[in-house]
Amino acid sequence: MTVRGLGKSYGDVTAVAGVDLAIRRGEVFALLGPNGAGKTTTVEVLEGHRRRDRGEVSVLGEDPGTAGRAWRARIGIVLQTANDAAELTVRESVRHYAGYYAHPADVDEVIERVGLTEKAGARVKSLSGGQRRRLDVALGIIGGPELVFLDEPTTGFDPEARRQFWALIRSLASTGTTILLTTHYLDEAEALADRVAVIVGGRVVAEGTPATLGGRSQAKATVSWLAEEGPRTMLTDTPTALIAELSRGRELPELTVTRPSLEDTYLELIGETR
Ligand SMILES: Nc1ncnc2c1ncn2[C@@H]1O[C@H](COP(=O)(O)OP(=O)(O)OP(=O)(O)O)[C@@H](O)[C@H]1O
Repeated sequence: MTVRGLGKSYGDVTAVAGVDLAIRRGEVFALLGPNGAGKTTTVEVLEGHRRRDRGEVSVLGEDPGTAGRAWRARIGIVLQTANDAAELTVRESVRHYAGYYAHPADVDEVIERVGLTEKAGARVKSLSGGQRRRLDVALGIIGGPELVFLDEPTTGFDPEARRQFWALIRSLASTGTTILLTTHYLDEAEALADRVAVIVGGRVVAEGTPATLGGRSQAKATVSWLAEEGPRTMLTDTPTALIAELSRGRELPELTVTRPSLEDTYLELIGETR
């Protein structure tokens, strides 16, 4: 998937102001950015749901603005479940969506894959929030897509449900499905994404692996410990040498060595560019 110089305005509001992206097949790619940064608009253009004003876009080899049904069947969009399906059971709901595709995956296999086998006969309205999002994924992948779009997939999840959902996304990725994810959770991007891009004010301000984004892997380490005179903190490029020198074989009480978290790096990036 390649995006070059993508631009989109709504009246006077410039939502996307020249976005470039290159996402490889089989990659899990996360779009990060503050509210109103232009993530949803970008994703909607890639999904073929919104017209762009300018730029070149190629998704699975086609322009989403003009691609037809065959192309649409190759992508999966995980939407929030529509409420009107609440009376259907999980299986009925997945079967209904399968009917939209010429070559859908097996309904029960997909239900198994998202971990809802025990709930297959339950009505959609009886599912918990986390289970509903699993159903949303089932509906998004029933067509056997090569590329899946996930918009803020774990908002409102409890920590355990998030971990379980991450495992589901990883298993999807392990089958070679390309995944484009938007999220506000930096730990989610770190856990799932091969690469991330940070969008601020409609532009990509940084791109890279979660480990190296914004020079993170080269950032100085913070060494903290409790000295006799009180808590001490030092920034250093060589924490091992510093600790060896400080401790001289003694224990340093409350010693910690930290590097900027992805969240620290992200907050710095969006702060700088505003
Ligand atoms: N349909 C629309 N009509 C008018 N303005 C819009 C429309 N959709 C988005 N915008 C504006 O475009 C800008 C980018 O919005 P967008 O939804 O793409 O951002 P986002 O990064 O997805 O934000 P969030 O994290 O809050 O979902 C915002 O200023 C928003 O108010």
